[in-house]
Amino acid sequence: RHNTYTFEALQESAQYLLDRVKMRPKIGIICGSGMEQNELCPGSLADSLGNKQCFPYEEIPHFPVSTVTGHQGQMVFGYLQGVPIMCMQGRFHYYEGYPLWKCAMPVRVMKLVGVTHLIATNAAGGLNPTYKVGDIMMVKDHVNMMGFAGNNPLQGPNDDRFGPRFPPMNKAYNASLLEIGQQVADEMGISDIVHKGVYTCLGGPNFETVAELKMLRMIGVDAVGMSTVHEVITARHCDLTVFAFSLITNQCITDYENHEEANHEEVMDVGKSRQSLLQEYVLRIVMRLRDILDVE
Ligand SMILES: Nc1nc2ncn(CCNC(CO)CO)c2c(=O)[nH]1
Repeated sequence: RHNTYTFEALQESAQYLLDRVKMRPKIGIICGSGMEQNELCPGSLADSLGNKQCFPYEEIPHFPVSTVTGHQGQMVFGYLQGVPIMCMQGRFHYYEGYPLWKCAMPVRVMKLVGVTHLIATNAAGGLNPTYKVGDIMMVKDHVNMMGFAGNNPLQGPNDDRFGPRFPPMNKAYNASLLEIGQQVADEMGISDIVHKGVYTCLGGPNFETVAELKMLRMIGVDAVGMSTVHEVITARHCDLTVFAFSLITNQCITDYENHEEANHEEVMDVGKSRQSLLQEYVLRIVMRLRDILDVE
């Protein structure tokens, strides 16, 4: 079944929030594993927001509910260094059984709330051999692997009020924001662990086989995850400016001799260990954006 969330339905979701939130966010943030509240990560980016207002997803009309351990499901409104933000604490994944358009619907709600810029974060496996666990990869482009088979959040009737029937994706990741991401890495003295690369999203829930990872490497993928691509496609469709980065939480196993296995626990542990660095990184990027957005 394709998207059944009409523009009007999503307006109801947005209106529910607009009626209850005093401020109007300009930046939307999607917190991936390790960036949001959970039993392993006591603090979280969303927690550091000033005078917060939290809305559990089940309270918001038409919102799905997150079912992954460690992905708390709530929308948090607040201020980061004076910049009005709305932050998805926990996201929806295809492997939970939600179609891609449902996973990505919060992006459309952000658009209807008035957001103009999206920062999407995720945890990913490092395919590029120069990446180490704990590194950050700014996404410069993606391979929409699931889209190759036509599994796309935009399939089905197009509503022009969101965007065009055939949206371009060649400039999905904003060049100026990538430049800001690099400058922030330099000023934080972490440019040795910050990279720019190509991300791809697989459906999951299983991690990849060696053969699959070898193939992905051959086509130029640097990091692999189970999110973000469909959210970015949806964001670009409705003309949000996008910046995305991955926290590399394990090195993908691309030879048959290596018997290590990827696991969710290590993903969460690495996320926890990099929590404060990632928060600092996002905070500084948001501060740079504040000047561009001339936020009052
Ligand atoms: N090799 C590999 N390493 C990874 N580390 C995080 N993720 C993103 C998927 N995260 C899932 C499971 O941790 C939870 O959403 C992946 C992945 O998809 N593949």
